[in-house]
Amino acid sequence: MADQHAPSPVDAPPSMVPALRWDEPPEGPVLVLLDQTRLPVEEVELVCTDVPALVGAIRTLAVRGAPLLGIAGAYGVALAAARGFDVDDAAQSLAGARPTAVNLGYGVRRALEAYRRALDASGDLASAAAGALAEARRLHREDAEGSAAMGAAGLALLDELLPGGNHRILTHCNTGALVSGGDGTAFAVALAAHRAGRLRRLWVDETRPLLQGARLTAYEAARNGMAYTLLTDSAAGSLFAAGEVDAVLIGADRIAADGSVANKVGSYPLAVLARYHHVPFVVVAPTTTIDPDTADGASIEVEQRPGQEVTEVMAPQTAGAEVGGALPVAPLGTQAYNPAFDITPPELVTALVTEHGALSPVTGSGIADLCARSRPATIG
Ligand SMILES: CSC[C@H]1O[C@H](OP(=O)(O)O)[C@H](O)[C@@H]1O
Repeated sequence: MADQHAPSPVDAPPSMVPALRWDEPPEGPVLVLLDQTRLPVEEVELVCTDVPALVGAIRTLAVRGAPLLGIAGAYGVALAAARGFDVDDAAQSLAGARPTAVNLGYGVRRALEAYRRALDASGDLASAAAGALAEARRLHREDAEGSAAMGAAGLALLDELLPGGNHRILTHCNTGALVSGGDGTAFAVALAAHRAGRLRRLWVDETRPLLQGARLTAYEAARNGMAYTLLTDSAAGSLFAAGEVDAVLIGADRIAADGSVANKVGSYPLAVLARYHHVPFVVVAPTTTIDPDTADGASIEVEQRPGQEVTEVMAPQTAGAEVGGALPVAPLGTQAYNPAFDITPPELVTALVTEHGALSPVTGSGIADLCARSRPATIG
């Protein structure tokens, strides 16, 4: 297939707006989020002054993506502590905001335990709040460092699996800086290939129904100057059949102890296509996404989202105009099946790239060792 890609006209420089940042204005500490529901049309920041606002942002995917959810959860505990809210209640509501991404509960637990340790040591609420904030910042930093390590390890794996070529990578959903303290997970590998001059094409699945690929991955690829082409999810099969895909790179929201991978819905069909067409299917995720307390894929709770996300499409929200409305694409009253994730069995995964390097196969002693390095996500 000839490359019909013409660089998409991008009139904006790489976004300078971070996905998430802590701020301490005179009126009190806040968590500032880049509202991902407004992208790519507008870069709008949401200022969260309390935990209900943050829980709402998590549920509407204004902030999203497993690693960033963990970071946001940790900062949410710090925000509750700094503003004198009930920290245990805050932790429970944050951890329950979305069920599948294990990182959310993990980040909340990290900050909550730091708060409790500091309170026990000092007996002082201000010191406890400072302890929670320090742990949130530590997790944020660790994720950024892990993202860089995954980018390098993932590129080395691609070079090993695909010797000599410029890589044509297909990716699904969004796994870049909008889900991470750094450049992301799977997207970080594609970005590393781009920076090394070895990314021939990034095929971007639009990722219905919320269009994380079209709205967010294309946004990130454009701002990084990458050669990318958007496609409908249903067009992926014909790309494989045409021999246009060298590897699939996806992220993860929860990896069970047997190596089963929960990721955005549409990932499992890509794994089957990749296996049929003998294309490497690579999962890129930090060990904070591995959950040793979940035995297998059948044990992972898959978030079921509102049917309206399938039966309606949010009209683009343009600056200054009325907030975009929902456009029905199905008859009123249509029932819709809308799982946010699906499960890929470990035998369909060529390799798992974490901050510790590439693991293949993703079963047996290898995943058990990674599980030993991971920590349970439940709140103690
Ligand atoms: C590597 S985390 C990104 C991960 O999260 C996405 O889900 P959502 O957009 O619903 O937060 C998707 O599963 C991505 O792979």
